[in-house]
Amino acid sequence: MTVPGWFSEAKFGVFIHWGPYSVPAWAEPTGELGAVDPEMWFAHNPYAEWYWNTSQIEGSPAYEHHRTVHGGRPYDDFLDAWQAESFDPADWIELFARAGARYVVATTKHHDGVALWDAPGTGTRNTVHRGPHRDLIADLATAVRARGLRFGAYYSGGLDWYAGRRAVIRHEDLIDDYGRPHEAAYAAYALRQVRDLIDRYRPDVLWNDIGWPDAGMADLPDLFAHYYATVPEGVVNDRWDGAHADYLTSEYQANRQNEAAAHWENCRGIGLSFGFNRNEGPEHLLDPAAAVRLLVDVVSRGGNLLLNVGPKADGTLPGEQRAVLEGIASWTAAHAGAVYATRPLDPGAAMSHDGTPWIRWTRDDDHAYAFLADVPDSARGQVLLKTGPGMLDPATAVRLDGRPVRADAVPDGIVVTSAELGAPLPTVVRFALTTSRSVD
Ligand SMILES: C[C@@H]1N[C@H](CN)[C@@H](O)[C@H](O)[C@@H]1O
Repeated sequence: MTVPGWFSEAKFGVFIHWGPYSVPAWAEPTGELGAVDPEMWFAHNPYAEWYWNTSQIEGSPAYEHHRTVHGGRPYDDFLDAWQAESFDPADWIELFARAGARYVVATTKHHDGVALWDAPGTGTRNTVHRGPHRDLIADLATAVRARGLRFGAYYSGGLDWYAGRRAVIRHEDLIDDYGRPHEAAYAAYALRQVRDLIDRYRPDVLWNDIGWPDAGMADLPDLFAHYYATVPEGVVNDRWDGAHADYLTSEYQANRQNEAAAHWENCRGIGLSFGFNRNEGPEHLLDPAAAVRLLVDVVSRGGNLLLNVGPKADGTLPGEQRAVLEGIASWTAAHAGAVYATRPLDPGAAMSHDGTPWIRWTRDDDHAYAFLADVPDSARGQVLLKTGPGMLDPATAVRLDGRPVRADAVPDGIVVTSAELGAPLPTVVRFALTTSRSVD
């Protein structure tokens, strides 16, 4: 597995899930994927973008909600109800860039089969001819690239409840392979759409989801060859049923084993859903400190974080999600150098720590960066950093936020002394890597 330098140095991307499901914007905030009982998952799905499926499971709260609030109307109605009247892509991308995102991945077609561009085979069932009446992918790709970021395309190859099978997925009668369409006609349909995405938008990331139809697996080598010929610095994720992967992905708590790979990316929502869920409150969302610490933890282990925003149907970003990105932006302004174009510090050079204090490390060619948070009051502003002998030079300690810091060598490491180390947002102390020992 290899990736272009831009991807491994990017560290942070923003995911966008936006579709007709953003109109009802309704799910139960059950919990994180990988931490919810699978028997509960489908009938109480926290993913609001699964509304079509969840709202058809009789007896589920979503089924009752759809019946009582939306009169059981056809899901297709939500495409026309989706107006995106306040959509300002430049505003979104400016916020993402300030938060430090280096790439943006947008849903081009999610499981409901609705295309956010004039996709071949969809007739008028796309956002160009109905609902927003806009090529939302072109709008987003243009705004992303105008701001100097990379643009990626999410495509649901494995599930399509419009062009593929419309089987409602319930846990108790989990039909073969989650009702995924595998027939040749759907494989040709999906192939044509992904090739169209490549040719029209040249996505820097090809982010497929839920695998690829069996009848289309033989098409993939040529598809990837075409992709790399069209986008030489393009990167392909790992959700193609094993056909190919430039990097591996995990999602919330699921597939965390993939985070041992040379190149990997963890994706999750700011809350428990990818699509906007009106039922999520502050208790369901990451706060800025938790989001920053998630980013730092992922980067310290050599991964990228793809953090999702779920826009409202009108095209505005939910205020509480904006606030999290603003919080990340204000921290990143002083600490970007410790995150981007860094790599994990050899565990032998310094130890991370969970709990109080919370400690993580990154490094670049010349420096090591210690991220400190949740230093208890009892520590009186002192933290012991367990480091290998002679690897970091305490005399070179600098706090990236400019506040004073003192560092002293002790037998099993370095003691850092500084005021206000206990913030939930990490404090970063930079040390010069001594040349006495290689730490790689
Ligand atoms: C990024 C997420 N991937 C899952 C499949 N694991 C989707 O089911 C979900 O709706 C979202 O797109």
